[in-house]
Amino acid sequence: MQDLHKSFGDHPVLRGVNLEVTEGTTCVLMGVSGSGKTVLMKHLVGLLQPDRGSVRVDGEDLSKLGEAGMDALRRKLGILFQANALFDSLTVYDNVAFPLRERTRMSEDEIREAVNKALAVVSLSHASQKFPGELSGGMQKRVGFARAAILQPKLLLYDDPTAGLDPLTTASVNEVIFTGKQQLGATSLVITPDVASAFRVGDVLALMHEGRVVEMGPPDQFRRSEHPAVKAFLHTWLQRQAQRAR
Ligand SMILES: Nc1ncnc2c1ncn2[C@@H]1O[C@H](COP(=O)(O)OP(=O)(O)OP(=O)(O)O)[C@@H](O)[C@H]1O
Repeated sequence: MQDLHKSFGDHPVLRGVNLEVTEGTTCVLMGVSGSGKTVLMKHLVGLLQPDRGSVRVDGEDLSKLGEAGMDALRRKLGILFQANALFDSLTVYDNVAFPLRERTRMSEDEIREAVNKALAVVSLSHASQKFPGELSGGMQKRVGFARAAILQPKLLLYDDPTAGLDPLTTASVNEVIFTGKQQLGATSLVITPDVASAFRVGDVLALMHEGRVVEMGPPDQFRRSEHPAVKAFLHTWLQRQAQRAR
């Protein structure tokens, strides 16, 4: 995205965001609560239109796509929002099969093979006949991932995937993001306030501050950043960690 601007009323949220995610890499976008991370994500899926600037996904300028083009583009995206949005009345198997039944003409045999493979990737083969309500939060996230990844998207988007999860479950979600990259070769954009997760999964880390991406680079470069906002963000996080450890 280039020079992206978005205001709500007289409240500017995005004030010239430049962000590029290289194919096959995982970019983690951090920022304090309210810094506009979700607003940015919504531009990528066409839920919001920019006041100024452009958004390109897989080489296509979103503002030039009509409804049909946008629909085709959404098929290239795998999206995991904060809430898993699983269908409670469907089994794990049927949840993961859903996009294949809706969007492809695959036979049930082909679907079975694909779903079983996806569930194996997230170590949930044993839970295929369970309902979401019977699963832990981390397992639900993994089902959400399997469903988002089943159409082999070009770009996987994660909005705060570890929000509200305990450390163990967070670790398992991080593993899933890792798996997504390694097994699918997918390009991923992860939005999170969680610095530990960012360093675990990110090839490139970026920070949103006052409506712009103020730093962007590999983890080592990011850690050594001299930008005051990055220093403050990392410092606050370290302090919180120290308080928790006490
Ligand atoms: N549809 C909307 N109308 C008006 N204001 C909005 C709208 N959507 C978001 N905002 C405002 O934009 C700002 C950024 O919100 P956003 O949800 O992107 O933050 P965030 O960085 O994702 O925060 P968090 O980490 O808490 O999810 C907030 O001040 C929010 O109130």
